[in-house]
Amino acid sequence: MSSTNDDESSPIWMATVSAPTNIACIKYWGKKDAKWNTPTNDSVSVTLDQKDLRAVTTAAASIKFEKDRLWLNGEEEVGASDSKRFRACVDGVKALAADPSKWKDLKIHVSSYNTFPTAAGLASSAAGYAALVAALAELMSAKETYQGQLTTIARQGSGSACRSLYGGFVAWKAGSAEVSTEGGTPWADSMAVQIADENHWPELRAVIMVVSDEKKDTSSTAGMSTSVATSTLLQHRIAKVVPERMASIEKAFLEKDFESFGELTMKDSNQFHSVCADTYPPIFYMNDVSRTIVRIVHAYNKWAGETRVAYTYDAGPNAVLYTLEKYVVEVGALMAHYFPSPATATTAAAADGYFNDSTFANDVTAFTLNSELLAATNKTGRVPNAGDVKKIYHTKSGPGPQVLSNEKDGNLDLKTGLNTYINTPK
Ligand SMILES: Nc1ncnc2c1ncn2[C@@H]1O[C@H](COP(=O)(O)OP(=O)(O)OP(=O)(O)O)[C@@H](O)[C@H]1O
Ligand SMILES: C[C@@](O)(CCOP(=O)(O)OP(=O)(O)O)CC(=O)O
Repeated sequence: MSSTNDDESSPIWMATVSAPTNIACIKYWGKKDAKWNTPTNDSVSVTLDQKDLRAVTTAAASIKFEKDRLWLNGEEEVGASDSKRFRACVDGVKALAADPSKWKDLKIHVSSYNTFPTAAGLASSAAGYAALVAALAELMSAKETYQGQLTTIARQGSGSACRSLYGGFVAWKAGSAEVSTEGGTPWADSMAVQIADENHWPELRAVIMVVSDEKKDTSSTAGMSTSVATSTLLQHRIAKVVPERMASIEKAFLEKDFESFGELTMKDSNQFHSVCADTYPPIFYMNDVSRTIVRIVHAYNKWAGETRVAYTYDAGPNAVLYTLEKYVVEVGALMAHYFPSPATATTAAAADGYFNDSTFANDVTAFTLNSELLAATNKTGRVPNAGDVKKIYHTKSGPGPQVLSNEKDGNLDLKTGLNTYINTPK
């Protein structure tokens, strides 16, 4: 790699990478070892396409930098470079650098932005820490001493980030404290493993209903800690429920069995939110709009006589609906009927930005919903109301991190290594 600033006495080395979000079907909720950020149970997720939802991170190193610095969405996060999460990622990747002595004393500048709301339950920390680790690994030509080692570093940034280092369907195996690296780091096998790549099930689709893009009030880290301390349901989930579900959902995904995949995904989301309610004091992430979407999904599947769509909710009110290509326009039209665009207050509008994807918006707008389906879903009591949902993303599964160009896509000045990204909210 050549330096970006033609200054032989103090070169700047730089790399830019994008990374995807992922949405779990079997949820990670609970830490076994907070120091190493390892989970109480295995989890598995779908990595989403990076077209609309991605973190873009530029990492640079130079002798001319006085300290480590981090900019997020254009603003400097003062002190963030001292945080345990950031340090674990930087120091972890430095230890795997092809030439560790070259990087040891160099300070790091990082600038990252997300193309979607940050800290709103849309897995920004997953994309963000995966992009950080992938950018640092690219910068320093880091080499894993065993497959999955970089994911053990990313999980120390944010647990779910380890799954964003691979595309497709990805499990995070809880691992064991007894398994160490040669350097003596425990939990060496608490890592992400790709179950199937993004081309395995090309018909799978995700529809994301953004109910709120506000920052949530109970962080995942804080919520998990209270759940581990107080929820007896969580202990049952860890011991009995998750092991069976992991085996069943991996089989369902590999066999492209949507009926089983969808049912397991919905049941696991429901159990995760039941654990939150069983936490003392209880934690509520879903709201009335989230619950209405659940009712409509079940009424639709019942009318269809099969599972055509499955919901899942992370630590926030936003719904992620998994479905298949052959039903996705019907699902979009049904959702746009009950949750019309705030701008039009009528039905799905192609042009007002309610949908991320204009082709999908046009297809949804042109679709005529079956009158019996409407009669069946009307029984939920839902009356169409504009504004309850802020935005609808139509997407699918996609690959892991991608290396980009510093010149075209980067967020740091090639000559100074200072942030160039200015936040322009969508
Ligand atoms: N692109 C990024 N680069 C580095 N850090 C990021 C990035 N995006 C988010 N983060 C970190 O992750 C934090 C948000 O994580 P949090 O878990 O609260 O929300 P979320 O990931 O959007 O939601 P959830 O994990 O529940 O889906 C931010 O405050 C920031 O510290
Ligand atoms: C509900 C979840 O989205 C929780 C994600 O938690 P985080 O990975 O954000 O937590 P930390 O490790 O504390 O950073 C479920 C999941 O993604 O599996």
